Amino acid sequence: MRLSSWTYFLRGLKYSKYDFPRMVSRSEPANPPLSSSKLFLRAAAYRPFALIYAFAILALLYHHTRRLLLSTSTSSSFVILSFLVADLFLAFMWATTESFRLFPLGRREYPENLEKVIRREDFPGVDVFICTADPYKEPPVGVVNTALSVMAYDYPPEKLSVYVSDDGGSEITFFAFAEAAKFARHWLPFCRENKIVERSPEDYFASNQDSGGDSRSYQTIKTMYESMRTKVENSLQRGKVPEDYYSDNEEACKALDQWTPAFTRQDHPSVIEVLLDKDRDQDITGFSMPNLVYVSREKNKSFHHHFKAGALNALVRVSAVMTNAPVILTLDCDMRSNDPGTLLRALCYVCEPDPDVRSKLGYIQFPQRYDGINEGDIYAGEFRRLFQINPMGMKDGPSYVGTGCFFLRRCLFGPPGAPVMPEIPVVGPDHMVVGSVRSKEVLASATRVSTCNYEENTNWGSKMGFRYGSLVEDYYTGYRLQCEGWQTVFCNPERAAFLGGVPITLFDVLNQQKRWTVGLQEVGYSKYSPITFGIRCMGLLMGLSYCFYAFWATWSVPVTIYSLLPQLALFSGVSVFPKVSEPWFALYIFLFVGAYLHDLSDFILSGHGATVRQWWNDQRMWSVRGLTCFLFGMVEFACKSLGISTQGFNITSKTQDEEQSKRYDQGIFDFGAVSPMFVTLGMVAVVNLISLAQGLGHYAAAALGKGSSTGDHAEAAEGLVLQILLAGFVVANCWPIYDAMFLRSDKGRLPVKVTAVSLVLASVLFTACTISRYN
Ligand SMILES: O=c1ccn([C@@H]2O[C@H](COP(=O)(O)OP(=O)(O)O[C@H]3O[C@H](CO)[C@@H](O)[C@H](O)[C@H]3O)[C@@H](O)[C@H]2O)c(=O)[nH]1
Ligand SMILES: [Mn+2]
Repeated sequence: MRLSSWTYFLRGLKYSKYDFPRMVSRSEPANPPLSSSKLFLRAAAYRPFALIYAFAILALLYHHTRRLLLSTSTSSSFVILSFLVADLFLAFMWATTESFRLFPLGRREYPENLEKVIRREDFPGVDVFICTADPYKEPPVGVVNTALSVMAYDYPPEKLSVYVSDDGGSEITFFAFAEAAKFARHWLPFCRENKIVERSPEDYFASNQDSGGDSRSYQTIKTMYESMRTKVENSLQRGKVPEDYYSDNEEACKALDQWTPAFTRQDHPSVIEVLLDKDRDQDITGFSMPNLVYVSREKNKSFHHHFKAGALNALVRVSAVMTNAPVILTLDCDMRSNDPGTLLRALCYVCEPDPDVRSKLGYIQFPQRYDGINEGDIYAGEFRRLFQINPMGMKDGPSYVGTGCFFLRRCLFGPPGAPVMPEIPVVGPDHMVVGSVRSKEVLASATRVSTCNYEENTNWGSKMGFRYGSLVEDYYTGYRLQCEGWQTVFCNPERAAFLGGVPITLFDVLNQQKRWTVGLQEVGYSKYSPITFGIRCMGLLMGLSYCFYAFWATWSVPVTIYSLLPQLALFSGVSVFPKVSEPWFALYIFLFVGAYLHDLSDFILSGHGATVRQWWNDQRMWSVRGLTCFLFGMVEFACKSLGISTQGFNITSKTQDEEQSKRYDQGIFDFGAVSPMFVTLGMVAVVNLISLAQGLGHYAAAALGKGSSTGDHAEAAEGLVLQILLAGFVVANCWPIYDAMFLRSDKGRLPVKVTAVSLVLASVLFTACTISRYN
């Protein structure tokens, strides 16, 4: 089948239902299934529990309101009102979380049936986009590994094209790819012949110290890889590619001439270089190879480049001009393939036999999964709720998470029934590519569509392509596509399809998530907010699912209130929660334990080796985020909205400092740098510890009948139990923080400056409490 007929086929526009069997050609009595899905059994338990829990929340809100109306003093009104506010936020977040729990869907694919339904030669073309933006934070060798791992997919190579977007405009990244193109000629046949599963060389050599079979070819290829890596790393160290490294490669020589002295990262013309051409290049065994294209879009300081979304849109256009495959895979530079069969798995959905379903399919999202995570996953880097638990619960399919996602190109051009035509037809999904990727006209056209003023007065970023306006372009794009009516699929095979790396210091972790919260709020408080526009377009459940993320940062409001207010009251011996003998006490216990056990069950049921210890660390990180990146993310968003600051896309570092790696592997918290975010964290830790000690003192005194002026001592003690439990829970969670503040002396400890400021702030709070008590 020709490429153009594929676009029609996938769009389901020109072909009617009856054309499909003709196209699938093999006339078996009934086509075997390509995929199946079923509702998880857990829904049967989750739904009634949701109902009960909803009533419990209403009861609590009633309790607060009644107390507020009966309250006689300003201070008690203030306390009750704070709890009411906190619990309203929690209730809202609970409702959004429930939207993921009512329809949890499990899916299976049958790639083994694929060739019974569609001939291999009829497989669609696939364009892979890999983004990188900074050779020092994202080492080019890592990017090359990602590219090689997908070039070696089990897929007809002539149908595969890999495009690398280099927003760093780095000659070293370019050089790394020029070298990778040479290495690929050996690597691809090596993988094929030895049926290798880890097709990123770095992963392969790390896990296979010796090959099972032909060890001579193993040694040769390893030496070859290492020589490439050394060259690239040396270049990085020198900040330039030494001439003798490429003097024997005429093409690379010519291409590198484009990096003139005037060429800077923020200011340079487009560079588009075809490093492998499927029509021309063959591997050492004479097999054809996928296309490999290096793209660094034009940059100019007077234009906004829209970060990754801008880079992806440039690739959408460049690839349209060069190959225009109907399927696009987007990958971050560190997300390499971990399973050569992934593309076939995705095809099980792309080739869905039902044309009605097929014509609405927007993308197939694989979860972000990681390797190199330490045993207990101390920073909750796996993000199970975000990447594994929630996506399978979204009724119309998962949101887009930026990487590991197969798009149907058509979905980037307007709603299913109403395509939006691009300003020039050659960048549209229907364009028929004629000529080779290296032809002069094609290259000229590709250069033109990657200039920085190209998008002026067009629909790119608003109605077409990846959407602009949020630092989390992935969330926002998926959201807008689903609002347009595109359905999506979550594909979560047992063996991870892709593996990435996680940040290994708390500073990096929190900064990354602060960027996310700023980006999410940009959507949450825009005219496309999920709470209004989203619910209108997608219905209540899907709208709430998107609200969960958009208002993620507001979690910091209840967390801050509950980690300070009851504790400060406890310090002064004032009871703010119900006594043990009151029925409301049981309600509090039910709400708390119910929420945490439900979270635990979600976590463990998400499989892939989830442990209770990981869950414990995960729930700790939720509180940590509430007090740090969510809180500061809200402030930063407010500043950004008021025009006080401009927060950009701060790229997460993918390099590893040896000492930090060691600490991470040992599971020791590494704060990594001085940051105001750690001050709130340190302060809360100290306040809880001292309040707990003081509170236990009050409790003992009241229980023993000393020091209480109320007559009924036992009752006074009872009134403090919930506060003591809460402070105890926070203290248990803060253990690594005390360790980092007071006991450790290594470089990863909490900086002394931060500890000092936290202590000062905590004592200010305690002093204020004491003064207000004696007034
Ligand atoms: O101007 C830019 C900035 C970033 N990137 C690329 O975007 C990707 C993601 O950047 P990273 O620093 O790794 O951000 P993370 O927070 O780790 O990424 C998550 O969050 C991003 C949105 O904030 C999504 O784009 C990602 O897919 C998602 O994994 C990387 O490949 C970068 O090279 C660009 O191409 N151009
Ligand atoms: Mn990343």
